[in-house]
Amino acid sequence: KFLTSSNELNKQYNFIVVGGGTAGNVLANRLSQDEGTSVLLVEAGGLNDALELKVPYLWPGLLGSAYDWNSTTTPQAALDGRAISISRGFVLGGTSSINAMLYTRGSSDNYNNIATLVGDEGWSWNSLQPYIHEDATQIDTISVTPPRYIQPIDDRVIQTTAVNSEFPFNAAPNAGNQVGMGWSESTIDTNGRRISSATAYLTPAVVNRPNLDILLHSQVTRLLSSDPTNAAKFTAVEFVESVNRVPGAAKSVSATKEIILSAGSFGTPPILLHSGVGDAADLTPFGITPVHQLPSVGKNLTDHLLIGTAWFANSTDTYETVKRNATLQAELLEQWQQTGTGAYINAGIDHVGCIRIAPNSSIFQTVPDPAGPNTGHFEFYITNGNVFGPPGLESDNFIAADPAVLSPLSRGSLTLLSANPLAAPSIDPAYMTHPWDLFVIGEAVRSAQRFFSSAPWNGYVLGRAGDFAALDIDDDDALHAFLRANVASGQHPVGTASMSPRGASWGVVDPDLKVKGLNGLRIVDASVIPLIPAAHTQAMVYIYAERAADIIKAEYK
Ligand SMILES: Cc1cc2nc3c(=O)[nH]c(=O)nc-3n(C[C@H](O)[C@H](O)[C@H](O)COP(=O)(O)OP(=O)(O)OC[C@H]3O[C@@H](n4cnc5c(N)ncnc54)[C@H](O)[C@@H]3O)c2cc1C
Repeated sequence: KFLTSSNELNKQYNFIVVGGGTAGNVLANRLSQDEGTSVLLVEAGGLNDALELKVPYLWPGLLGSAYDWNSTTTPQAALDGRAISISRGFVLGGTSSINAMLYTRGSSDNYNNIATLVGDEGWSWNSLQPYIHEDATQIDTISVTPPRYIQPIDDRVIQTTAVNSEFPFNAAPNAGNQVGMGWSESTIDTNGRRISSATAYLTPAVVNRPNLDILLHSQVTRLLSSDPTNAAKFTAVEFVESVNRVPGAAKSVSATKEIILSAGSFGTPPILLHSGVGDAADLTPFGITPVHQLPSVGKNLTDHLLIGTAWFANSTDTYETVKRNATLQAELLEQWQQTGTGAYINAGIDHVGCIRIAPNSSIFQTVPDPAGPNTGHFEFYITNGNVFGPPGLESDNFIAADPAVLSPLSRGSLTLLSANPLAAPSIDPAYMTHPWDLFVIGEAVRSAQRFFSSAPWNGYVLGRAGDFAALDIDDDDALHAFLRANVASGQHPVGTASMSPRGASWGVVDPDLKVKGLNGLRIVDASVIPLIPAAHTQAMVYIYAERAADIIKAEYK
């Protein structure tokens, strides 16, 4: 049940899951399937019941809203000193409640490389197949559908795959080999509603389980030990409950079996650091007593890089026309509500291309290929309008591609800025500090231009828009300067509590996702992913969380 306040908490639970996000809700569901197991789910944000969290088309408006933690990076040296905004969900369902809903699993290489790296075959592509739960007819799984509102540009995209061999059609990009251009799949159900981990895994029947309590508006601040001889034997979580957004006094609640951190790549490391788990040198400046030396906490932060690029379109049937017309918006919303059809069932991205740079590219003289053969080096997806691209392009109609680096090599870190656990951490993704990333995103922009220069776009694509129009994209220096001035976050941070082999001197969790050297504390969220997949990250998070639930259940059988 949903608790109306922390006063209704039991004194203790078998499991406490911290963070009701993408991974956390999977665990809350799976662990409470056993009636004899009590589970508490603690989420900092509130309920996911607002209309804009349900209508796929409205998702861009969620960025920067009250459902977003609204994080910002440190000034990025390789991006002309710009600080970059990064969103993450501050609401039940976490980032799965505000994301773009694309469901891209990544390549088999991605999973197999991680399994090899951490020395556990259980994380390989083949072993994980039973954990891909995405069937609209089953209860407690995510619905994944292909585009069901076909956009006017879709035909031309498919025609391009037929005439330009750089973009071969891939009929099944989620089946292990992602290279090529294919139809996207999204976490949208057959009624045109967003599917999040909250809608899929916290159905009314699950919420009504007597052994599951859900506490909202409560931010976990640190982990507590009840053992006077061992400060790192964590048995309780401290949290601050907010009423009308005003934080109250710190309270605590105990776990008899495990605490599971699922607060996300930017939420999990701060809880560890404020609890004294991390590099002692990072903690003592803030007066935090180190209790468990684990230098990798917050390190290895990896994110995709993305650049919004737009072209003028010879059409009035684009996103801009809807954006400018309140009457049309009201009609589309009405249609969505009454019939579950129309433009509002679409999140905007019907095609994703995962492309490899040319095998004879100069970068390979100095950088070995970081991706396996089934894996794209870069991606671009096509949008019927300038949805995420350059600002200030309101009065015309556009088509856009958002080139992104899929296999980045830059690594950053997350550190504390304050002894106050409610304060935001310092986030430094170190974007484009590795030369590979700059090279690849440059090639991605050129590739997108070649895509729209293909015959099917004759007469439709009228030329590049905004600052992009004047750019000589064949001039490396000019292109790279444009990229430094304009790239943004791909919104896929991973790796800040990385999984590593048992006994390794680096990493934060073992392959069973237990925090190294500790009992009773596990991490299950995007932070444990040690190598970023060449994909939008929610699918991997769901798959990892399903296997994690089985690992935990097996241990307590
Ligand atoms: C704008 C945007 C668009 C995206 N689009 C896509 C897409 O189209 N497809 C895709 O696959 N991926 C997409 N992603 C990425 C994907 O959604 C995330 O990688 C994934 O959802 C992360 O899951 P998680 O469980 O690690 O974290 P989250 O889902 O973020 O869950 C963490 C939860 O913990 C809560 N929390 C944090 N700190 C605390 C605390 N101290 N106490 C209590 N609760 C806490 C948060 O409020 C949140 O609910 C997108 C991301 C963004 C930001």
